[in-house]
Amino acid sequence: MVQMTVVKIVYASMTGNVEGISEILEEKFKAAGLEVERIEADDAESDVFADADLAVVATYTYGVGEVPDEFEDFYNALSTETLSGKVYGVVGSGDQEMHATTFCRAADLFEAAFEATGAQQGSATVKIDQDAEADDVTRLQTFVDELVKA
Ligand SMILES: Cc1cc2nc3c(=O)[nH]c(=O)nc-3n(C[C@H](O)[C@H](O)[C@H](O)COP(=O)(O)O)c2cc1C
Repeated sequence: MVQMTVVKIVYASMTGNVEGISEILEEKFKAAGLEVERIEADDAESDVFADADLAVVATYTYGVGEVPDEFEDFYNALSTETLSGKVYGVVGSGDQEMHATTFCRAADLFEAAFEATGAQQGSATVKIDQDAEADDVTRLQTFVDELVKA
């Protein structure tokens, strides 16, 4: 049997925007022929990406440019994991108008944590204002295509 590429998407969503984004990602990865597992931050062990080929985090930003509470333990542990040989990508949702100076900062923090793991960035971090609109869906498609090719 041919081994399928496995992507794991770990996400946190308080009001549904990131949940919707994570569903779009799942659909697009499946359409590309990958096996997809979507896991809420609360349920994700720190070594969740150990048996994945592609590691994706989707997060909103809380407080003043902070990682959501439910992602805090996972975020703190992530940079101590060894993920060399794997490909990662990050998608953030934030509020560009209300939080211009800290827009999607949690996504930047996750990108830095992934860099510390030795994983390779497969596509630039995608930052979305609130929920995904048509142009964002196009950007998410590019994100998925690049990760799959990386
Ligand atoms: C208390 C609070 C603080 C926030 N702080 C930020 C922030 O610093 N930067 C940002 O880009 N968005 C910030 N946001 C906006 C959320 O990240 C944004 O609405 C996001 O789309 C929520 O995603 P969700 O619907 O998946 O929970 C904040 C929202 C709340 C309620």
